[in-house]
Parts: sequence; structure tokens; C-alpha cells
Amino acid sequence: MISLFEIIMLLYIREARRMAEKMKNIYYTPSNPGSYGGKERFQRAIAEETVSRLGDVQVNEWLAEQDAYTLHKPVRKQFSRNIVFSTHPRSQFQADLCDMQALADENDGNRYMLTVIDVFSKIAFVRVLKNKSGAEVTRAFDSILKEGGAPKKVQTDGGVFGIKISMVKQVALAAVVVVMGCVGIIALILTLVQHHLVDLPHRMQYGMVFDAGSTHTSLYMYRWPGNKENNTGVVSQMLVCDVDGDGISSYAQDPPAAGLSLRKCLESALAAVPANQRRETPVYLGATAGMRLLQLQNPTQSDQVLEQVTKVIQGYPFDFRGARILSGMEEGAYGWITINYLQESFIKHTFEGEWVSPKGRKIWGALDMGGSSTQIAFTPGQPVQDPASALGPKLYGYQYEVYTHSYLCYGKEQAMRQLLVHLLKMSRSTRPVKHPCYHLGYNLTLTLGDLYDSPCVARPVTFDPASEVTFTGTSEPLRCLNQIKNIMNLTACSLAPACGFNGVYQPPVSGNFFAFSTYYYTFDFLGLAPQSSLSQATTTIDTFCKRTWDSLKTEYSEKDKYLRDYCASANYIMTVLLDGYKFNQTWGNIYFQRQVADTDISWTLGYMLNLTNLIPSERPLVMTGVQHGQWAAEVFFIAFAVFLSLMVLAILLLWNPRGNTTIDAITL
Ligand SMILES: Nc1ncnc2c1ncn2[C@@H]1O[C@H](COP(=O)(O)OP(=O)(O)OP(=O)(O)O)[C@@H](O)[C@H]1O
Ligand SMILES: [Mg+2]
Repeated sequence: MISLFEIIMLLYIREARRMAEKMKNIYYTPSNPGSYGGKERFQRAIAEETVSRLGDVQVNEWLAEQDAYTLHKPVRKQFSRNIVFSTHPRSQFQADLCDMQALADENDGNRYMLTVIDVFSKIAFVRVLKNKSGAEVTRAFDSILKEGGAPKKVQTDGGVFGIKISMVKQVALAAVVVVMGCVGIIALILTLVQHHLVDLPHRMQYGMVFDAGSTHTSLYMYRWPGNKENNTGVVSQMLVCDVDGDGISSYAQDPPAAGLSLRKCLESALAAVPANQRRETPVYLGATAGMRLLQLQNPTQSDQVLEQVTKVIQGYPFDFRGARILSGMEEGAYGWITINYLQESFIKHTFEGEWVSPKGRKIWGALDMGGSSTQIAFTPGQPVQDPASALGPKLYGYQYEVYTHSYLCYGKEQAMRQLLVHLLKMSRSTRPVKHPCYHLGYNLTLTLGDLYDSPCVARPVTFDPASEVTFTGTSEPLRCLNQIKNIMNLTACSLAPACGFNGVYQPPVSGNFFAFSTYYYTFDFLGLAPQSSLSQATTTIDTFCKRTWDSLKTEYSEKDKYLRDYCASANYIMTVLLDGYKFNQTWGNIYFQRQVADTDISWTLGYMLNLTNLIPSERPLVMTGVQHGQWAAEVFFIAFAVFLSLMVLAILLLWNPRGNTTIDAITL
């Protein structure tokens, strides 16, 4: 017995076959308008001939099996696409609809699937749809956003578009930006109002320099307020300690004694510098002409002397920065720096807190006469023609051109020695040797060994070092002056008239000068310091030189070890200044001074200033400060503003309030 179901099935199959036959006839009959064409035309032809319209699924399935249809379908072309860079999750979602209509009956009437994938993480979301109406798709998309968070962009077949930021997020962002703006304005106001130049209390700083001269060694200790170290004129002399005995070069035969001689002054320094600052207190030792001469005579001995002084200073708890021999040019230049620093010629720091270049830049020249060498340094009114005597220091942003020269063997002691040797030579066999610069009644006896013990004088080929020679004073100032001129060459100069003496190039002197050390000692003793007219100076010297030794001893203490030489050194000074450097027309520009601003004029201060970078090459910065409370408030508000900026960034990038992101429509 055949069942009703089987009958229905047989009828269905027969109808299906009939329809298939019919479709074949239509499609493969070239005269039929539905043949060999697209789906729409084919469907219309079937409807006309069978009076029934076949569903898309049936037609598509049948056409898909026909080679004639599939072979002529347009080929899918590869087309260029934009490269998408996705840097973090939810930067871009790709969305599409899958057509599941054919399976709708088995899927509770759900005909489509909305598929969404996060481009960065590849996490996929799927929602089923009954239809693809705008409302249905939007509902499904909202549901995906609730699960996966809102992306920045969504890519669909309809294009790429941004997701609207949720209201909550908008309000949060606006609030943070407003607060941030207020905080920034408060910080700015705090910074601009109530600021003033600060001058905070600062502890003193210390620095020391040993001036190891040819005749003696002195320790100069300086101090300055630490917060003002780049100002001019703030470094002042704190103490000077004279080392007992002669200069360190005199210890050539016993170098350890040179080191030991410094102990007394190092102990004074220990007492002067607070214990907690000793380690940071720089100490330098600079040796001058005496050691220059020893180095020429016996380099081993000069090295040994420097070694021994180094050893002793290193034994003290200071920041020792070395012992060395200065060149003559350095000695001259550092003297020049000292003077102009103390005079505040380079730059001035006003009460208003500004750095100003003093009007007209009145730069001082330096005239130094030690025991073994003499230096001149100044800024000439014309370019320095000899590069060997030119220096170009850049100080506080201004470049200077300095002429400087050091005459070795023309310090007071060595010049006096040269005079003795010259007089001895001129006297031939006359004994005692007449000395026109010594006072009548004064006699000096010394051995030839002592007289010739210097590279500054020419020794006879043979002589007995032990034999003695006596010089007897004659109080003849005119002869004295003439004999002194004989120890200098005042004529030979290739670049005449731009000359100093001994053929040395020197541009004409210009500006005011400080003359210190021997210049000062001698002129001060004669009552000619700090200034005197040229005629007053010559008269005073002449009168003094004519005096007898007895009258001098009565007036001054016989113990004044310099008494015998004042006449000679005064005449020597006049010769150097007038015949050598040619101050004839500008005598009044020379100031014979020992100190400026309570500080000794010496190369030592310039040396320390330079080595401790207390004179910057560029103009110092003016510091602006605020009170501590105000500063703290500024820091707080600025930090708060930074924090808020980070919050804005975090909200933009990371915060996706679920359920609050909305989309109005989406085209897939
Ligand atoms: N109070 C004084 N009165 C007179 N002359 C002095 C006085 N003190 C030092 N002298 C002399 O003045 C000269 C210069 O002394 P200064 O201390 O400047 O020389 P120095 O530094 O030892 O030598 P150099 O710089 O050439 O190495 C020396 O001959 C010294 O004997
Ligand atoms: Mg000196």
C-alpha cells in the first residue's frame, strides 16, 4: 500500500523534474529571451512560460550547476586596497553581512549573520538577523559594541566611518579639559606674579694659591660667597701667609726642605677653612721666575723641588690641584686679570640684578716687577703685531686683545746682580769697586761664587768662587742711572719705535696702569706712591741717592734689609718705565699700588679665578626666583595639569563605557 506521504513525494519529484526540464529548455534555447543570460532575465522567462515564479534559491542553485552560466560569470578582479594600520585593540572593526537565507528554515527564520572582527586582535563577533533592515542591523551592532567595546572606526562595504563618542565620554572629556585649562591658568599666574630676583644666603667658598716667587713664597687665601661666584669683584683676600726663608728655588740642593718650608702656612690655612669645607677647597702652587731660572740651570733639581712641595701639600686635607712653573706670559696675563677683576672693569653686576659692561670699558694695564723677572700687560690701542706676545682671552662674552711680555733676569734682584757684575767688569783691577747707587759709607762684600750664581750674568771663563769682592757706595745718582742703562739694551729693536727694551716688540702703552710689587715697595718707601709727577719723582730719587749711609741708618732702621737697594731700584724703575716701556708722555697714568679693594695685586688671584672657572667666557645668567610656597604651588598645579592631560589621553584611547556608545545607522 502506498502511503499518502509517498504519493506527495512522487508528485513533488515529478514536478521538480518537469521544472528542471523546462528550465533547461528555456536556458539552452537561443531564441528564448531567458537563454544564456543573467538570473533576472531567466527568472522572468520561467514565470512567463510556467505562470509560477521560482524562488531565488532554486534558480541560483540550478544556475550554479550550469557550466554555460558559471563560465560566463565576470571574473573577480584583484583590485588595490588601502593598507590599514591598526595600532591597538578597537582601533578598527570590519563588519559584513553573511547571506544565510537558504538555511533560514533550519535557523528559526534567521536569514543573515552580522560578522564583526577587530582588525588588531582578530577577535570576532557574530549576531544573527531576521532581516537586514536598518533597525535590525543597528540592534545587532549595538549588541556587539556592548560586548566588545566601541571601536574608533568601523569598516564596511559602505565605507569607513567613526563611531560617535558616547555622551558620558564627551562630558567627561569636556570636564577634564575645562579643569585642565583652569589649572594651567592658575599655574601661569603664579609664575608671573610675585617673582623677584633672589639673593639666597650661601656659604662661603675658599681657594688658595701659593706664590712661589724667586725671593720668597706667600700663601694667598681667598673667599667668596658661593652663590655669587661668577660676579666680578666678589672674591676677596682672606689671609696672606709669608713662608719663612727664601723662595723654593733656593732649596735646589735640599729639595725636601722646600716642602717643609710650606708647613707653617698650610697649618694657618687649616685653621682658617671650616673643617667640613677643606676637602672642596682648591689649592694651587705656581712658581715663577726663580724656578724658571732653576729649570734652565738644572731641570732635575727644579723637578725635585716641585715633587717635594707637592708631597707636603698633598699631606693636607685640601683639594690640591698641582704645583707648576708659570710661563712669563701667564704671569703677566694673570696679573692683568687680577687687576681688572678687582676693578670690575670686565663687567658689573648692578643692584637691579643686571649685568652691564662698564661704559667705555676702562681696562687697566699691569706692571709687575718681581725679584727675577718683570712683566708688562695691557690692551693696546692698536693690533698686537707679534703673535708671540698677544693673548685673546674671552671674558664675560667679550674678546680682549692683550699684549704681554715678561723680561726674565730683569726682576729687581737679578737686575741688581747684573749691575754689580757690570760695575766689577768696568772697574778692571780697581778695588774696592765703586758703586754709584750705594750710599757713601756703605760697603758690600761677597764671594765671586755668589755673585756669578745665576744664569742672568755672564761668568768669566776662569774665576775663583771663593775670592771676595767689595763694593763701596759713592752716592752718585747720575752715574747710577747711566750705569743701570748699561745693563739693558735700549737701542736695538727691529720694529722701532714699537719697542720695549732688549729688542723686544711692544706697542705704545695705552690706558692706566697699576705698578705693583717692587714698583710699589720702592715708590712707597720714597713717598712717591700712589702717584707723583715725573719731576717730583726724579728729584726725590736724586735727593735720596745723595744721602750717606749714616744718615739713612739714623732715619730708618738698619735692619731694613731693603735699605741699601732703594736708590738702585728706584733708578732701575725709572729706566724701565721711561727708557724701556716709554711712559714719558703718560707718566701720570701709572698708579703705584699694592692693593685694590683690600686685596693684594698679584698674579695669584687671576690664576685661581681662571683655574676654578670663576670668570666665565660668557655673560652669566641672571637667576629669577620665587618664594618657596609659591614655587610649591606652581609645581603642584603644573603636575596636576600634566596628570589631567594624561587622563584626557587615557579617556580617548582606553575608556569605552559599555552600553553607552551609540550608532545611528550602518551600511553593510
Ligand atoms: N717690603 C718690601 N720693601 C722693599 N722691597 C721688598 C719688600 N718686599 C719684597 N721686596 C723685594 O721686592 C722684590 C720683588 O719681590 P716679589 O715678592 O714681588 O718677588 P718674587 O715674587 O719673589 O719674584 P718673582 O716674581 O720674580 O719670582 C724682591 O727683590 C724683594 O726682595
Ligand atoms: Mg712674584
